[in-house]
Amino acid sequence: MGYTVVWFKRDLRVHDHAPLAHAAAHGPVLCLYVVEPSLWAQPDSALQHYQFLRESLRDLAQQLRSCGARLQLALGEVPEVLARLHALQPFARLVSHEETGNGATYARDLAVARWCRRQGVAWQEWPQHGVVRRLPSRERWHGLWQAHMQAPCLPPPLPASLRSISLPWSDTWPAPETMELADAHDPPQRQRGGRTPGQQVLHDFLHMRGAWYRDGISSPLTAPTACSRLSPYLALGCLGMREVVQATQLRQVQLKSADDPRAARLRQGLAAFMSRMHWHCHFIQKLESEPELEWRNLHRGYDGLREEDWNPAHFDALQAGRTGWPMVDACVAMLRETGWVNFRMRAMLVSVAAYPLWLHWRAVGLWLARQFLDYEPGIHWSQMQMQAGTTGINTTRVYNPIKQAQDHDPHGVFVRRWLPALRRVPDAWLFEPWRMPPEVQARCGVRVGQDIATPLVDLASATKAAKARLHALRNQEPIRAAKAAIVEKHGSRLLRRTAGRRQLPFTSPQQSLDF
Ligand SMILES: Cc1cc2nc3c(=O)[nH]c(=O)nc-3n(C[C@H](O)[C@H](O)[C@H](O)COP(=O)(O)OP(=O)(O)OC[C@H]3O[C@@H](n4cnc5c(N)ncnc54)[C@H](O)[C@@H]3O)c2cc1C
Repeated sequence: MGYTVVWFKRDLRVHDHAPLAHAAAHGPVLCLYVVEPSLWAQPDSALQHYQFLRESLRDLAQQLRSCGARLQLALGEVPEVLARLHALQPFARLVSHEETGNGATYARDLAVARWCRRQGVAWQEWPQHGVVRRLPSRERWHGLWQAHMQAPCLPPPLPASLRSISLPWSDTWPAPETMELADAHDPPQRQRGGRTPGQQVLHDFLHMRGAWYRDGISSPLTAPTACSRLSPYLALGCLGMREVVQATQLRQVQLKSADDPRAARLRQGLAAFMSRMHWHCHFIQKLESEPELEWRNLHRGYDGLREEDWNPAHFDALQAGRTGWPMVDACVAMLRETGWVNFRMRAMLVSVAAYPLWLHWRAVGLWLARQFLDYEPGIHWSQMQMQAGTTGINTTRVYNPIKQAQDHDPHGVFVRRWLPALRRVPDAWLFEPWRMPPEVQARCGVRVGQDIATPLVDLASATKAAKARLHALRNQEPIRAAKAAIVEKHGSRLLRRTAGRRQLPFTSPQQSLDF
């Protein structure tokens, strides 16, 4: 019997799902998700991703059931699963979304393509969001993004409309212990997976929380509610990018007619949020166009800058949340508990790692990938390199953790929430508690070096030395000359065209960002 295999990857929904819609229009479908042991053994995988996936698959199974299909789960490497299925129950068509993932998913997709060619199976892929495969030039990128986002969303299949085929064998969900996960910790307060919670998060952001977005996204105190919190749902495709963009635009239109101050604030918040929708795809496009940026410097002139100086004690202290800088250690504690921190704090963590602690971005990035529930390789690795100063095209951004605490947590509410020892430290010593004289330590019952860590380096001098090393390279003529090609390949034309105007269209006044 002719049927199509719909391969679900990071697109766990039936709404605006082009491969599913296409397959359904051509006859029976086998809706397949493959749990791939080799991917879960990668150093960027963590238990929280595995559990979030499981929750999202349960939700997807429910959505498919209402359309008349059953989600089929297989365990194994995809080419082998497809070969086994094809041998037992031949099929001629495989459909899926394009995936811009890590090196392992890229290699797997190449293997699947080879297998399909050998077997005469037609594999058709659709773009998942505004990322363009085989993009010839960045010049046309923005127009293509707009065209994708403005095209109508595809409706889900009608109830009971799918003619569903089953796998000729049955696999059960493998226990996480069998998956060789690099991080076996599941943050107790992380977001739960699935389209249903994702829709709830979107709804209350568009109707209420978006009003706090512009003022609330930088401080780790306000960000958990002011930010949209859509990232894990976008990363796993529980919500489609296009549907989020269009729902936001619809809400912006509705708010235009309301003239109370809250509606105005919400409108401003949603405008700033829309800029992030562009950033999402803009950053993933970089990895799509240059997969090597996952593991090597975007600007090769920075090769060798930090590689030889790896300091395990610095890395251990960072991972353990024992750098001594309260804002940094509190963020690490929050990540362990929730799987999320806001953009500003992520940038600060990488800046501290890359400058005063002088750690190479790759190992730090793998650790953070496991800490972030929303790990999205394209955004993650582009941001890691940008914050570490190895893209060659971005301004050096160095976040001072003491200043970040003074600006965004002046009363120590955040650091005291996540670092209980600081609750006993007097306000006067909150930003630099390691400087407490012995008699103050004795009075408040907090021992520096034991209850709280002593910084591993002097922040000011270590940062100054790090910047000097980076800038010494940056100022060399061959390194300056090589920038042009990187800008040509990865830079945003939109910003280049608008440079010089007072307000750039896709940056919020609060948090402008180098592209
Ligand atoms: C070092 C570093 C690593 C990061 N790694 C990831 C990652 O693995 N996955 C991830 O989704 N985001 C990552 N970000 C970007 C950003 O911090 C998160 O998208 C954001 O904090 C997620 O929360 P939110 O959905 O509430 O964000 P919101 O501010 O509400 O933004 C909405 C969406 O826009 C996109 N977005 C927001 N900010 C950015 C940005 N700066 N660059 C690109 N896209 C953006 C995301 O898809 C996000 O979900 C990283 C940032 C840094 C500095």
